[in-house]
Amino acid sequence: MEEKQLKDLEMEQERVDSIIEEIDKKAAKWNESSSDVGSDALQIRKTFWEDVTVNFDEADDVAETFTSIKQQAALLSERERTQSQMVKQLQTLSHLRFSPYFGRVDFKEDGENGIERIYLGIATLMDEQEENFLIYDWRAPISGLYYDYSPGPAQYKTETDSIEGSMELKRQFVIKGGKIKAMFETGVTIGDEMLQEVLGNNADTQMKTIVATIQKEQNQIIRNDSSSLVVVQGVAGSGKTSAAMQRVAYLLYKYRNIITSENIMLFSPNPLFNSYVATVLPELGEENMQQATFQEYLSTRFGAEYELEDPFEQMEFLLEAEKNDAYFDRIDSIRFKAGLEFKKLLDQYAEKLATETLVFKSLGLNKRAIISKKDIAAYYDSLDNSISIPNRIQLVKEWLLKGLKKKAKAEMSQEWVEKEIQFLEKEDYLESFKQSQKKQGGAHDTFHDYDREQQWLSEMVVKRRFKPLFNAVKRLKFINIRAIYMNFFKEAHSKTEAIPKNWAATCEQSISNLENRYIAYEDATPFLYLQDLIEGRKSNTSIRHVFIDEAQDYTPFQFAYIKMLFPYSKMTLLGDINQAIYSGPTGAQTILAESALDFGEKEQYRLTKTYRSTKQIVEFTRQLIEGGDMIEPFNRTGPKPVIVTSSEGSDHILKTNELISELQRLGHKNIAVICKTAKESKSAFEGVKKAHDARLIEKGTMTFENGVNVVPTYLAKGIEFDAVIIYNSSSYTRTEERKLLYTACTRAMHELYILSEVELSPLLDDVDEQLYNLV
Ligand SMILES: Nc1ncnc2c1ncn2[C@@H]1O[C@H](COP(=O)(O)OP(=O)(O)OP(=O)(O)O)[C@@H](O)[C@H]1O
Repeated sequence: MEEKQLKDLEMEQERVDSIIEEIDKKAAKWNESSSDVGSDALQIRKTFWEDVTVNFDEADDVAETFTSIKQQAALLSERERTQSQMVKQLQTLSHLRFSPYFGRVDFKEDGENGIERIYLGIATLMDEQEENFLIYDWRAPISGLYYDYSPGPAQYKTETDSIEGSMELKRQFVIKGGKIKAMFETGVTIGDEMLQEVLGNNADTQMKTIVATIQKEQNQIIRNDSSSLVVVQGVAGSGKTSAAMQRVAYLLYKYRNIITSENIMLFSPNPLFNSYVATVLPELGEENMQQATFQEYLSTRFGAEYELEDPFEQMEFLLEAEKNDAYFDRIDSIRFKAGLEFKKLLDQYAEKLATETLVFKSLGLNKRAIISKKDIAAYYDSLDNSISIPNRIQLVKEWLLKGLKKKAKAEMSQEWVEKEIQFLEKEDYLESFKQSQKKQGGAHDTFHDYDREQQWLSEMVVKRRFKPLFNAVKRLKFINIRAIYMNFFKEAHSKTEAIPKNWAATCEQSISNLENRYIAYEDATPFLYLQDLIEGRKSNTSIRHVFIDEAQDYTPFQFAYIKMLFPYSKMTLLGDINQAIYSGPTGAQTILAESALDFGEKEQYRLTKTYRSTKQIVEFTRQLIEGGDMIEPFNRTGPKPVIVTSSEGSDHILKTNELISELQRLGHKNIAVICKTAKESKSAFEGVKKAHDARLIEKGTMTFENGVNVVPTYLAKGIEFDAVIIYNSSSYTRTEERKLLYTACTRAMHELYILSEVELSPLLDDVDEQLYNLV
């Protein structure tokens, strides 16, 4: 190191030391006040009932008691909130103590004499007087300089102004445990050295934050706060998920007085992915947003009443099922039901329904119809049909609730009630005795006591039996949506060009599934959409921002539906059309296809540089797909991918197991054996587990661990591994499976091996032989 560099390093370390002193002082002070607030809260909890005035004598007293309890509860929750905020701040301080910052820029504002030194970390730190910034939060407006410029003319935007000037210096640090481990002076964008350092590491079971090395084009996505729809089309490993996570952190910071993590929702591809990204935001001192898979939403809506297919089952069908007529009919059906034309047809159908009757279900008790579907239909039909369907449904609901009340009263004298009383539990009798005593004011009157008890018991029996009926009515279960959706397929539709050629087959398949209460994945969203048109669903108003990762796996219909569920929400979609593994085999549209994105104003970004894999792996994988030339690898080198050929009689499992051992010997901790389907994964796992402590990843798996994981491609989505072994390239034969093979191969960070049980996949034919080693 040159003398100047050494001096700079010394000076920077001194600054780090002084910052740590400041942090320690602050932490001591906050610890003290936090424990004061904590003991305050404890004291309030202890003496809660002593400090409130409890008096139920008169109506006025009751109201006063109520107010007094409310005040005390508010005081307690305010203290608890303050305490939990303080705990959070202390956690942030401890993060800062370990690594106070990662960057510095020296900025000279035009027209000013002095140069401002800006140090960037995961949170703001002020000096003792709370006047000067010792560390700027990476999300502060001024921090944008670090991500967007190299030394030379630079500017940043505040709420109101654009500040111009010049950047005199840009420096990056790797600080661990309060010690500077590396320091780079960077000229162009965020230095390659620092990225090299980060990307060369082993894969982790949890995603990491990238705040120190966010690239300029990623920064634009993270800081875009004006567009209501942001669409990111980025190649595999280009940092889409990373950008999404830092964007959540950015929005939470920028709008900290308006939104919280409760107001942001991320749709992720599978439950495993949820745990993969779960630590990024806490690492940045923020709470995790709401997270769900779309399937989780669907299955909550359908409940136990139906058998609901999930996308993974649909995928298995697409890959495994015999390619006969029924298969191709279903492919057509999936393709059509994915599109907005189908949604339009359902809209027309709903419009038509507005002038017709609907199909209802009788409300039954003890196998008799208490209120018959005919009566419900008659009441519905009597309503003015200029009232919207959802509003008429509400009127029917009110009418039914009233009707049920009357019926319940009438039922009390029925014979079955008397019979059921005899089978009641001891506790029920005891309760009824207590109730009748209460009414009596303690006095005894055996004859009337008996009557009253009987009365009370009948009421209880009837109430219990009617409760599910009341609940069903409140949840609008008296509408037979299944039949209504089924009728849609029974009716003749005008033969617009929108209707596919083999519509009859689609209808037949759909009706047969519905008759069996089976909801195929392609029917799930249209079914709920129609249900919501009829019932009128209240939209979610608390979510203000929805993120959809792996957006290429959503159909235009699903996206339109999600928009309907979150009408007040901004949207960020992130995906890669080359990883559209669901629409690959069906040719169905995805929301990332240019033509499908007709959703009004949007800001679109393209990420073509990829960071996950070595240059050698990227050069190989980009030849697996059409238009792969535009994918730019980051300059990190490693061994070329290896294609292992098979010879007659060679033991495939033995070969796989030897390879795993070799990769482990090379120090790779996170090795994936990626298979085409769940079925193939299971059989591979049986073999791998004989020699290794391996784990089979299935659709319900919630977390993944370091070690050897055997996983079907569609569950490895979004995740990365040190080394990937494609278990059997022979399984990928059809051009429709290109994207699947590409997705599997792009999971590798450092090493990629492709094995084949029999012949090599023909999809590898087009790859330049120079780009891999053949053994
Ligand atoms: N600016 C960056 N600095 C450091 N690492 C980065 C950066 N951008 C991306 N990475 C790393 O590259 C890898 C891939 O990122 P990420 O998973 O976000 O990509 P993706 O586009 O979502 O990939 P895919 O579509 O293949 O799932 C991760 O290890 C991530 O940490």
